Amino acid sequence: MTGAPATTAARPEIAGAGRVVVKVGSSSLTTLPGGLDVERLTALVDVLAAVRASGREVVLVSSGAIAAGLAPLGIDGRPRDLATAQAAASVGQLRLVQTYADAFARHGITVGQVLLTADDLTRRSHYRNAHRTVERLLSLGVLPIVNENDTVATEEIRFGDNDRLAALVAHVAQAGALVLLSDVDGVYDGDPRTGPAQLVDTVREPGDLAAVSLGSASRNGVGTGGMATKVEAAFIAAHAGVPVVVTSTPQAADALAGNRVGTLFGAMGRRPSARQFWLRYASRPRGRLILDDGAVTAVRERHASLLAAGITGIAGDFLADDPVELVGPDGAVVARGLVAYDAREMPGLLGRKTGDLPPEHRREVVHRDEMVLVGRLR
Ligand SMILES: Nc1ncnc2c1ncn2[C@@H]1O[C@H](COP(=O)(O)OP(=O)(O)O)[C@@H](O)[C@H]1O
Ligand SMILES: N[C@@H](CCC(=O)OP(=O)(O)O)C(=O)O
Repeated sequence: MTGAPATTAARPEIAGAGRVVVKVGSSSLTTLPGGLDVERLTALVDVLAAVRASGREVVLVSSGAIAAGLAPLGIDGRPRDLATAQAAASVGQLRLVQTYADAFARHGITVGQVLLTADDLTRRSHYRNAHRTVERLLSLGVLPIVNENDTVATEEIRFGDNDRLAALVAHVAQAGALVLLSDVDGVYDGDPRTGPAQLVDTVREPGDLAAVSLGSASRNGVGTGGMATKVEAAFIAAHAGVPVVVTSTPQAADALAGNRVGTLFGAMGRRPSARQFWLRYASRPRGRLILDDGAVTAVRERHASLLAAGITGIAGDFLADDPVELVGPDGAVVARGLVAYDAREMPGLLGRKTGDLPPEHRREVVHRDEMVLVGRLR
Protein backbone atom coordinates (compact mmCIF):
# COMPACT_ATOMS: atom_id res chain seq x y z
CA MET A 1 0.00 0.00 0.00
CA THR A 2 2.59 2.55 -1.03
CA GLY A 3 1.71 5.59 -3.06
CA ALA A 4 -0.17 8.63 -1.86
CA PRO A 5 -2.76 10.22 -4.14
CA ALA A 6 -1.71 12.90 -6.67
CA THR A 7 -1.57 16.23 -4.90
CA THR A 8 -1.80 19.98 -5.37
CA ALA A 9 -0.22 20.57 -1.94
CA ALA A 10 2.27 23.39 -1.35
CA ARG A 11 4.92 20.75 -0.70
CA PRO A 12 4.15 17.92 -3.11
CA GLU A 13 7.33 16.02 -2.24
CA ILE A 14 5.92 15.50 1.28
CA ALA A 15 2.27 15.03 0.39
CA GLY A 16 3.23 12.57 -2.36
CA ALA A 17 5.43 10.36 -0.19
CA GLY A 18 3.79 6.95 0.09
CA ARG A 19 5.98 5.91 2.99
CA VAL A 20 6.85 8.38 5.74
CA VAL A 21 9.04 8.22 8.82
CA VAL A 22 7.76 10.42 11.64
CA LYS A 23 10.00 11.15 14.62
CA VAL A 24 8.59 12.60 17.82
CA GLY A 25 10.74 13.98 20.64
CA SER A 26 10.43 13.44 24.39
CA SER A 27 9.36 17.06 24.91
CA SER A 28 6.15 16.38 22.92
CA LEU A 29 5.13 13.26 24.84
CA THR A 30 5.92 13.96 28.45
CA THR A 31 4.81 16.46 31.05
CA LEU A 32 7.01 18.95 32.84
CA PRO A 33 7.12 16.97 36.15
CA GLY A 34 7.87 13.77 34.18
CA GLY A 35 5.63 10.94 33.03
CA LEU A 36 3.73 10.36 29.83
CA ASP A 37 1.30 12.95 28.50
CA VAL A 38 -1.31 10.50 27.25
CA GLU A 39 -3.52 13.19 25.77
CA ARG A 40 -0.80 14.54 23.48
CA LEU A 41 0.37 11.05 22.57
CA THR A 42 -3.19 10.08 21.64
CA ALA A 43 -3.61 13.21 19.52
CA LEU A 44 -0.50 12.23 17.53
CA VAL A 45 -1.76 8.66 17.14
CA ASP A 46 -5.05 9.99 15.72
CA VAL A 47 -3.11 11.97 13.11
CA LEU A 48 -0.93 9.00 12.13
CA ALA A 49 -3.95 6.70 11.95
CA ALA A 50 -5.60 9.13 9.51
CA VAL A 51 -2.43 9.15 7.40
CA ARG A 52 -2.53 5.35 7.32
CA ALA A 53 -6.21 5.39 6.43
CA SER A 54 -5.34 7.51 3.37
CA GLY A 55 -3.22 4.61 2.07
CA ARG A 56 0.23 5.75 3.17
CA GLU A 57 2.71 3.74 5.22
CA VAL A 58 4.05 5.13 8.48
CA VAL A 59 7.13 4.29 10.55
CA LEU A 60 7.20 6.05 13.91
CA VAL A 61 10.48 6.82 15.67
CA SER A 62 9.49 7.77 19.20
CA SER A 63 11.65 9.12 21.99
CA GLY A 64 10.31 9.38 25.50
CA ALA A 65 11.36 6.12 27.15
CA ILE A 66 13.68 7.74 29.68
CA ALA A 67 11.34 10.67 30.34
CA ALA A 68 8.34 8.33 30.73
CA GLY A 69 10.22 6.24 33.31
CA LEU A 70 11.08 9.14 35.61
CA ALA A 71 7.73 9.70 37.35
CA PRO A 72 7.05 5.97 38.03
CA LEU A 73 10.49 5.70 39.63
CA GLY A 74 10.15 8.95 41.55
CA ILE A 75 13.20 10.45 39.83
CA ASP A 76 13.39 14.23 39.43
CA GLY A 77 14.85 15.51 36.15
CA ARG A 78 16.83 13.68 33.47
CA PRO A 79 19.32 11.28 35.13
CA ARG A 80 22.99 12.12 34.59
CA ASP A 81 24.36 8.63 35.10
CA LEU A 82 23.91 5.96 32.46
CA ALA A 83 22.66 3.18 34.77
CA THR A 84 19.76 5.28 36.11
CA ALA A 85 18.88 6.47 32.59
CA GLN A 86 18.85 2.83 31.47
CA ALA A 87 16.64 1.82 34.39
CA ALA A 88 14.26 4.68 33.57
CA ALA A 89 14.22 3.65 29.90
CA SER A 90 13.47 0.06 30.86
CA VAL A 91 10.37 1.12 32.81
CA GLY A 92 9.43 3.96 30.46
CA GLN A 93 9.75 2.12 27.12
CA LEU A 94 7.22 -0.44 28.30
CA ARG A 95 4.72 2.25 29.26
CA LEU A 96 5.41 4.16 26.06
CA VAL A 97 4.71 1.30 23.65
CA GLN A 98 1.82 -0.01 25.72
CA THR A 99 0.20 3.42 25.51
CA TYR A 100 0.85 3.55 21.76
CA ALA A 101 -0.44 0.00 21.28
CA ASP A 102 -3.71 0.83 23.07
CA ALA A 103 -4.18 4.11 21.21
CA PHE A 104 -3.45 2.58 17.75
CA ALA A 105 -5.65 -0.44 18.55
CA ARG A 106 -8.63 1.92 18.78
CA HIS A 107 -8.01 2.58 15.07
CA GLY A 108 -7.57 -1.12 14.33
CA ILE A 109 -3.81 -0.70 13.80
CA THR A 110 -1.29 -3.22 15.13
CA VAL A 111 2.06 -1.83 16.20
CA GLY A 112 5.45 -3.54 16.40
CA GLN A 113 8.31 -2.46 18.63
CA VAL A 114 11.74 -2.13 17.00
CA LEU A 115 14.57 -1.36 19.42
CA LEU A 116 17.89 -0.66 17.72
CA THR A 117 21.40 -0.26 19.05
CA ALA A 118 23.98 1.67 17.07
CA ASP A 119 25.61 -1.67 16.24
CA ASP A 120 22.46 -2.71 14.39
CA LEU A 121 23.13 0.03 11.88
CA THR A 122 26.93 0.33 12.02
CA ARG A 123 27.46 -3.31 11.09
CA ARG A 124 26.58 -3.86 7.48
CA SER A 125 24.95 -7.28 7.96
CA HIS A 126 22.80 -5.97 10.81
CA TYR A 127 21.81 -2.95 8.69
CA ARG A 128 20.38 -5.27 6.03
CA ASN A 129 18.61 -7.20 8.75
CA ALA A 130 16.98 -4.03 10.12
CA HIS A 131 15.84 -3.20 6.58
CA ARG A 132 14.26 -6.65 6.12
CA THR A 133 12.46 -6.47 9.45
CA VAL A 134 10.95 -3.03 8.82
CA GLU A 135 9.96 -4.05 5.29
CA ARG A 136 8.22 -7.18 6.52
CA LEU A 137 6.39 -5.36 9.31
CA LEU A 138 5.07 -2.85 6.78
CA SER A 139 4.05 -5.54 4.33
CA LEU A 140 2.08 -7.18 7.15
CA GLY A 141 0.26 -3.89 7.78
CA VAL A 142 2.03 -3.29 11.09
CA LEU A 143 3.09 0.19 12.15
CA PRO A 144 6.70 -0.08 13.43
CA ILE A 145 7.60 2.03 16.48
CA VAL A 146 11.35 2.50 16.67
CA ASN A 147 13.52 3.69 19.54
CA GLU A 148 17.11 3.26 20.58
CA ASN A 149 17.57 0.21 22.80
CA ASP A 150 18.52 2.41 25.74
CA THR A 151 18.66 -0.31 28.37
CA VAL A 152 21.63 -2.03 26.71
CA ALA A 153 23.29 0.83 24.82
CA THR A 154 26.48 1.95 26.57
CA GLU A 155 27.96 5.41 26.20
CA GLU A 156 30.44 4.36 23.48
CA ILE A 157 27.91 2.64 21.29
CA ARG A 158 24.99 5.05 21.52
CA PHE A 159 23.37 6.83 18.60
CA GLY A 160 23.01 9.52 21.23
CA ASP A 161 19.96 11.18 19.81
CA ASN A 162 16.89 9.95 18.04
CA ASP A 163 17.02 12.65 15.37
CA ARG A 164 20.03 10.97 13.78
CA LEU A 165 18.46 7.56 14.35
CA ALA A 166 15.35 8.78 12.48
CA ALA A 167 17.46 9.93 9.51
CA LEU A 168 19.11 6.50 9.33
CA VAL A 169 15.72 4.78 9.69
CA ALA A 170 14.36 6.94 6.84
CA HIS A 171 17.07 5.44 4.64
CA VAL A 172 16.73 1.91 6.05
CA ALA A 173 12.95 2.04 5.45
CA GLN A 174 13.39 3.65 2.00
CA ALA A 175 10.97 6.36 3.05
CA GLY A 176 9.77 9.11 0.72
CA ALA A 177 9.77 11.74 3.47
CA LEU A 178 10.87 12.33 7.05
CA VAL A 179 8.98 14.53 9.53
CA LEU A 180 10.78 15.58 12.73
CA LEU A 181 8.33 16.69 15.43
CA SER A 182 9.33 18.69 18.47
CA ASP A 183 8.07 21.42 20.81
CA VAL A 184 9.15 24.18 18.42
CA ASP A 185 7.40 24.76 15.08
CA GLY A 186 10.51 24.80 12.89
CA VAL A 187 14.06 26.02 12.54
CA TYR A 188 14.48 29.68 13.47
CA ASP A 189 17.36 31.95 12.58
CA GLY A 190 18.23 31.98 16.29
CA ASP A 191 17.03 30.19 19.43
CA PRO A 192 13.44 31.49 19.80
CA ARG A 193 13.75 31.18 23.60
CA THR A 194 16.43 33.80 23.78
CA GLY A 195 14.94 36.58 21.64
CA PRO A 196 12.90 37.42 18.54
CA ALA A 197 13.66 35.03 15.72
CA GLN A 198 12.39 34.35 12.19
CA LEU A 199 11.15 30.94 10.99
CA VAL A 200 13.18 29.51 8.09
CA ASP A 201 10.64 28.32 5.49
CA THR A 202 12.80 26.20 3.20
CA VAL A 203 16.37 24.95 3.13
CA ARG A 204 17.60 23.95 -0.33
CA GLU A 205 21.32 23.79 0.43
CA PRO A 206 23.53 23.87 3.53
CA GLY A 207 24.49 27.52 2.87
CA ASP A 208 20.86 28.52 3.59
CA LEU A 209 21.54 27.96 7.30
CA ALA A 210 25.04 29.43 7.39
CA ALA A 211 23.97 32.35 9.59
CA VAL A 212 21.65 30.38 11.88
CA SER A 213 22.56 29.70 15.50
CA LEU A 214 21.26 26.42 16.90
CA GLY A 215 20.91 26.31 20.67
CA SER A 216 20.51 23.54 23.20
CA ALA A 217 17.60 21.23 24.08
CA SER A 218 14.15 22.23 25.28
CA ARG A 219 13.15 23.97 28.47
CA ASN A 220 11.80 20.97 30.37
CA GLY A 221 15.15 19.23 30.16
CA VAL A 222 13.84 15.94 28.70
CA GLY A 223 15.01 16.49 25.11
CA THR A 224 18.60 15.71 24.24
CA GLY A 225 19.98 17.40 21.19
CA GLY A 226 18.15 20.69 20.68
CA MET A 227 17.75 22.05 17.16
CA ALA A 228 21.35 21.24 16.19
CA THR A 229 20.74 17.47 16.10
CA LYS A 230 17.52 17.97 14.15
CA VAL A 231 19.27 20.07 11.54
CA GLU A 232 22.12 17.57 11.27
CA ALA A 233 19.62 14.72 10.88
CA ALA A 234 17.66 16.73 8.30
CA PHE A 235 20.84 17.22 6.25
CA ILE A 236 21.70 13.50 6.44
CA ALA A 237 18.25 12.57 5.13
CA ALA A 238 18.17 15.37 2.55
CA HIS A 239 21.60 14.36 1.21
CA ALA A 240 20.22 10.83 0.89
CA GLY A 241 17.41 12.17 -1.30
CA VAL A 242 14.71 12.19 1.41
CA PRO A 243 12.89 15.54 1.93
CA VAL A 244 12.37 16.52 5.57
CA VAL A 245 9.99 18.78 7.50
CA VAL A 246 10.96 20.01 10.96
CA THR A 247 7.91 21.23 12.86
CA SER A 248 5.93 21.00 16.09
CA THR A 249 3.81 18.00 17.06
CA PRO A 250 0.46 19.86 16.89
CA GLN A 251 1.29 20.63 13.23
CA ALA A 252 1.95 17.01 12.31
CA ALA A 253 -1.24 16.63 10.22
CA ASP A 254 -0.50 19.77 8.20
CA ALA A 255 3.13 18.79 7.70
CA LEU A 256 2.19 15.32 6.44
CA ALA A 257 -0.46 16.80 4.12
CA GLY A 258 2.29 18.91 2.51
CA ASN A 259 0.97 22.21 3.87
CA ARG A 260 3.39 25.03 4.44
CA VAL A 261 4.25 24.61 8.12
CA GLY A 262 7.64 24.31 9.79
CA THR A 263 10.88 24.16 7.84
CA LEU A 264 11.25 22.07 4.68
CA PHE A 265 14.65 20.60 3.79
CA GLY A 266 14.41 19.75 0.09
CA ALA A 267 16.17 16.60 -1.15
CA MET A 268 19.79 17.60 -1.81
CA GLY A 269 21.06 14.80 -3.90
CA ARG A 270 20.20 11.60 -5.58
CA ARG A 271 19.45 8.66 -3.34
CA PRO A 272 22.81 6.92 -2.78
CA SER A 273 23.07 3.14 -2.84
CA ALA A 274 22.49 1.44 0.50
CA ARG A 275 26.20 0.66 0.68
CA GLN A 276 27.26 4.28 0.02
CA PHE A 277 24.79 5.64 2.55
CA TRP A 278 25.82 3.13 5.16
CA LEU A 279 29.51 3.89 4.62
CA ARG A 280 29.01 7.64 4.82
CA TYR A 281 26.60 7.97 7.74
CA ALA A 282 26.18 4.72 9.64
CA SER A 283 29.46 2.82 9.55
CA ARG A 284 31.94 3.05 12.42
CA PRO A 285 35.49 3.37 11.08
CA ARG A 286 37.93 0.82 12.52
CA GLY A 287 41.06 2.70 11.51
CA ARG A 288 42.67 5.42 9.39
CA LEU A 289 44.84 5.51 6.29
CA ILE A 290 47.01 8.62 5.99
CA LEU A 291 47.30 9.84 2.37
CA ASP A 292 49.93 12.05 0.75
CA ASP A 293 48.82 15.16 -1.19
CA GLY A 294 48.78 13.38 -4.56
CA ALA A 295 46.51 10.64 -3.25
CA VAL A 296 44.15 13.20 -1.70
CA THR A 297 43.80 14.92 -5.09
CA ALA A 298 43.33 11.61 -6.91
CA VAL A 299 40.63 10.43 -4.51
CA ARG A 300 38.83 13.74 -4.13
CA GLU A 301 39.02 15.11 -7.66
CA ARG A 302 39.25 12.07 -9.90
CA HIS A 303 37.43 9.72 -7.55
CA ALA A 304 40.28 7.27 -8.14
CA SER A 305 40.86 4.07 -6.17
CA LEU A 306 43.44 4.39 -3.39
CA LEU A 307 46.75 2.65 -4.16
CA ALA A 308 49.45 1.74 -1.64
CA ALA A 309 51.86 4.24 -3.26
CA GLY A 310 49.84 7.20 -1.91
CA ILE A 311 49.62 6.00 1.71
CA THR A 312 52.17 7.26 4.24
CA GLY A 313 50.83 5.69 7.44
CA ILE A 314 48.00 3.80 9.12
CA ALA A 315 46.28 3.78 12.51
CA GLY A 316 43.95 1.23 14.08
CA ASP A 317 43.65 -2.52 14.12
CA PHE A 318 41.34 -3.15 11.17
CA LEU A 319 40.69 -6.27 9.13
CA ALA A 320 40.12 -6.56 5.37
CA ASP A 321 36.61 -5.32 4.49
CA ASP A 322 36.36 -3.05 7.56
CA PRO A 323 35.36 0.60 7.10
CA VAL A 324 38.26 3.03 7.50
CA GLU A 325 38.75 6.77 7.17
CA LEU A 326 41.03 8.19 4.49
CA VAL A 327 42.70 11.31 5.86
CA GLY A 328 45.01 13.90 4.29
CA PRO A 329 48.44 14.94 5.59
CA ASP A 330 46.65 17.66 7.64
CA GLY A 331 44.45 15.06 9.39
CA ALA A 332 41.24 16.16 7.59
CA VAL A 333 38.96 13.28 6.62
CA VAL A 334 38.63 13.02 2.84
CA ALA A 335 36.65 9.81 2.41
CA ARG A 336 35.53 6.58 3.99
CA GLY A 337 35.98 3.22 2.39
CA LEU A 338 36.21 -0.53 2.86
CA VAL A 339 39.87 -1.48 3.12
CA ALA A 340 41.10 -4.52 1.17
CA TYR A 341 43.89 -5.58 3.59
CA ASP A 342 44.30 -6.35 7.28
CA ALA A 343 46.22 -3.66 9.21
CA ARG A 344 49.07 -6.12 9.84
CA GLU A 345 49.63 -6.50 6.05
CA MET A 346 49.88 -2.76 5.46
CA PRO A 347 53.38 -1.74 6.67
CA GLY A 348 55.06 -3.73 3.88
CA LEU A 349 52.89 -1.98 1.26
CA LEU A 350 53.09 1.68 2.26
CA GLY A 351 54.42 4.03 -0.39
CA ARG A 352 55.22 1.24 -2.87
CA LYS A 353 54.17 1.27 -6.51
CA THR A 354 51.69 -1.45 -7.47
CA GLY A 355 54.13 -2.97 -10.01
CA ASP A 356 56.78 -3.41 -7.29
CA LEU A 357 54.45 -5.37 -5.02
CA PRO A 358 54.12 -9.17 -4.98
CA PRO A 359 51.24 -10.35 -7.22
CA GLU A 360 48.92 -11.13 -4.28
CA HIS A 361 49.20 -7.49 -3.13
CA ARG A 362 48.63 -5.77 -6.48
CA ARG A 363 45.03 -4.82 -5.83
CA GLU A 364 43.84 -1.38 -4.71
CA VAL A 365 43.92 -0.68 -0.96
CA VAL A 366 40.45 0.92 -1.22
CA HIS A 367 38.55 0.42 -4.48
CA ARG A 368 36.66 3.46 -5.77
CA ASP A 369 33.37 1.51 -5.72
CA GLU A 370 33.87 0.88 -1.99
CA MET A 371 34.54 4.54 -1.16
CA VAL A 372 32.49 7.67 -0.46
CA LEU A 373 33.82 11.21 -0.26
CA VAL A 374 33.14 12.97 3.02
CA GLY A 375 32.21 16.63 2.66
CA ARG A 376 30.89 18.98 5.32
CA LEU A 377 27.17 18.61 6.01
CA ARG A 378 26.68 22.27 6.79
N1 LIG B 1 17.50 28.03 15.90
C1 LIG B 1 16.57 27.36 16.58
N2 LIG B 1 15.36 27.16 16.03
C2 LIG B 1 14.40 26.47 16.70
N3 LIG B 1 14.56 25.93 17.92
C3 LIG B 1 15.75 26.08 18.53
C4 LIG B 1 16.81 26.79 17.89
N4 LIG B 1 17.87 26.76 18.72
C5 LIG B 1 17.48 26.06 19.81
N5 LIG B 1 16.21 25.64 19.74
C6 LIG B 1 15.52 24.85 20.78
O1 LIG B 1 15.53 23.43 20.47
C7 LIG B 1 14.48 22.82 21.21
C8 LIG B 1 14.04 21.48 20.58
O2 LIG B 1 15.01 20.46 20.80
P1 LIG B 1 14.78 19.22 21.84
O3 LIG B 1 14.49 19.77 23.18
O4 LIG B 1 15.95 18.31 21.71
O5 LIG B 1 13.45 18.59 21.28
P2 LIG B 1 12.87 17.10 21.22
O6 LIG B 1 12.81 16.57 22.61
O7 LIG B 1 11.52 17.34 20.65
O8 LIG B 1 13.74 16.30 20.30
C9 LIG B 1 13.37 23.86 21.24
O9 LIG B 1 12.73 23.88 22.48
C10 LIG B 1 14.06 25.20 20.93
O10 LIG B 1 13.91 26.14 21.96
N1 LIG C 1 16.02 7.00 23.34
C1 LIG C 1 15.77 8.12 24.25
C2 LIG C 1 15.57 9.41 23.49
C3 LIG C 1 16.78 10.15 23.12
C4 LIG C 1 16.40 11.44 22.33
O1 LIG C 1 16.97 11.71 21.28
O2 LIG C 1 15.42 12.21 22.84
P1 LIG C 1 14.76 13.49 22.05
O3 LIG C 1 15.80 14.59 21.92
O4 LIG C 1 13.63 13.88 22.90
O5 LIG C 1 14.32 13.03 20.71
C5 LIG C 1 14.42 7.89 24.99
O6 LIG C 1 13.53 7.23 24.46
O7 LIG C 1 14.30 8.44 26.08
